[in-house]
Amino acid sequence: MFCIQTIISCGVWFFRSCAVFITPLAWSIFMTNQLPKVTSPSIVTLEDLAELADYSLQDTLNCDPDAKENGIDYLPRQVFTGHYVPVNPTPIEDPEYIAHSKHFFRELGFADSMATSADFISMFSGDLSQLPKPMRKLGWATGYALSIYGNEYVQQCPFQTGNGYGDGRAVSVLEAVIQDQRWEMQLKGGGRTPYCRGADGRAVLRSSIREFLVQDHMHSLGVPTSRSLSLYVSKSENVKRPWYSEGSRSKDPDMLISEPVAISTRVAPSFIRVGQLELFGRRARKNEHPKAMQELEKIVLHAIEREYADVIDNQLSTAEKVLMLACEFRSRLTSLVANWIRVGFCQGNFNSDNCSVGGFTLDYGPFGFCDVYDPHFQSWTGGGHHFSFMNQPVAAQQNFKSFCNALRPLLTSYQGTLQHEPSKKNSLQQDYLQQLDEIQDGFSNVMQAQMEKMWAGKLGLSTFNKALFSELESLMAQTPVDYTLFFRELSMLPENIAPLKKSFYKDSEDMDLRWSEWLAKWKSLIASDNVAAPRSDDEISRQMKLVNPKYILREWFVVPAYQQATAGNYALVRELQKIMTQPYAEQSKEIEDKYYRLKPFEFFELGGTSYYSCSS
Ligand SMILES: Nc1ncnc2c1ncn2[C@@H]1O[C@H](COP(=O)(O)OP(=O)(O)OP(=O)(O)O)[C@@H](O)[C@H]1O
Ligand SMILES: [Mg+2]
Repeated sequence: MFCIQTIISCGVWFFRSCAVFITPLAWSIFMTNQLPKVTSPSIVTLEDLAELADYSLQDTLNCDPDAKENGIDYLPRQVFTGHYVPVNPTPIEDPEYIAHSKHFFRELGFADSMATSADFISMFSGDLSQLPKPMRKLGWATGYALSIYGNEYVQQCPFQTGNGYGDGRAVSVLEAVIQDQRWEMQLKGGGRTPYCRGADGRAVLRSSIREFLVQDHMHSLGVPTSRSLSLYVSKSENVKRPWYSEGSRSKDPDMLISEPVAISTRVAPSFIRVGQLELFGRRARKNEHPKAMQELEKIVLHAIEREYADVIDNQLSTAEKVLMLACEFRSRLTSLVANWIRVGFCQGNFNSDNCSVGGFTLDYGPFGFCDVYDPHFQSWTGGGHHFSFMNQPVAAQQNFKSFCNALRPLLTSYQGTLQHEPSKKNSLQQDYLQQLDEIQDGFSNVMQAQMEKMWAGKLGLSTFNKALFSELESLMAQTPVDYTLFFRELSMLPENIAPLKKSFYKDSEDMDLRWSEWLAKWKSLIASDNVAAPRSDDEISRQMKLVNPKYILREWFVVPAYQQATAGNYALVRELQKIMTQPYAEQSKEIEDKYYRLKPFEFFELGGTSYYSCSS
């Protein structure tokens, strides 16, 4: 991920544009630490997978008419129409296996052995030339627009039009229907595309390990996310990236380092972003070309089919579908953000192009989990206050505004069945637009309700108590506490504040007094809850531990893992993957001593660990 300083200092001109609460059943899966039981995998070879290939995106959406048929389309150019551009990914040289998601392989019915088989490695390190039929030997990239905190931008596009912005290094390579679920598989770091803006189209090992680990982790935390499939590194291809010298306290990287390139593959029902709908929404609004409205409608209907088919009736009119989509997305997005805050996650660059329409977390570059509770926590120095930890609900609201703006032309141009009765048509249009406005205006109330439900859950209470929470928030910030440790210790229902102090970064008698008072109030609320619906202490504690994870992917755990991996040792990556895919489990004493800890003093204010201005 690049910021403006980096662009200037390094001459690299592209830059970062940068569910609901989980059911008890799902929680019990995380808690019991069991992989879903699949007797024997049904997909053992790439040929097995090939049989499930089903490229409906390419078949139903519009292809860029200027695209090169062979997909060798690596120079930045404007893409004026069409939903996707066929692109032949550029394989990384000498790929080596690092990891695959065992959980996800199980879910898909893939044999673990596939991840190390030669043809699977080739495909997911970017070489599509030998794919068995009916797989296609071309991947595809998509264009998207960018809004930052609700403001439309085209400046990030090299042509200053917005037509040259999109997947600059993400290339989808397969759509398949696997066990009744449709998945799109996308390489990240798969080489240049017409949207690369002159950059190399690569992802380095460091950022690929971060993204690979955190996707698996977020899923195990019960937070909707794109999923990790596989991770391969090149044994011979390196690229240069700005980074921090050892021990650097500088905000910006102070050197260029050479890093191995890698390809991680992520999987989701679709990779449609709010920014993508916006690209077509803006074109339709400005009537940029004759097919602009039709292309907007197609992409929106496609998003519904991919992400909301189970809740939006296909028989409805487009306008009705659009309104339902807005409602459903609002509910997923608010739930997602409440879940982020529940686990201490900050998406430091929550632009519209990093906001998936499916309502799951997407683009793990400038992310971080907070150690110390700080409402302004933000590890990406380019992200600013607006994308900081506790401001994420407002950032989400801004993305929701961009989302509604993208849909609006479909309601304004509503044709329906009333073409011959213009007066009725006009009033229907007004009605639809008003309904969309109401859905948009209702965002903050829905968000607030999700947040209150989430805080009540973290505190083991049936309802949110404003006074208790306000005092807690100021205590957590003033002490300050370690966010994860604090809630996990509280989940043990401590008699007094002594166990909670394990989470304190500083000790002070004044604060102790306030904490003791707070704990007493909290206990009395737990007790009054118990009058209405009696629960044993064990039960309360068990429920709280299902909401408050014990293990979180802190940046200072990840740094040594990618450093060792760069030297060819993947043991720590695999260890972290194992631990962080059971975040609610107690795990062994040895793991607890190593990973259930306050952030050591020496890592504070350390460039590349506590913050980074580049995360690509
Ligand atoms: N090395 C690169 N080469 C080409 N394009 C890049 C590169 N790095 C980032 N980009 C593009 O710059 C834009 C902003 O980057 P950003 O960091 O948000 O995305 P990303 O991490 O690459 O991708 P995603 O959002 O797909 O996870 C994106 O369109 C991305 O594709
Ligand atoms: Mg991005």
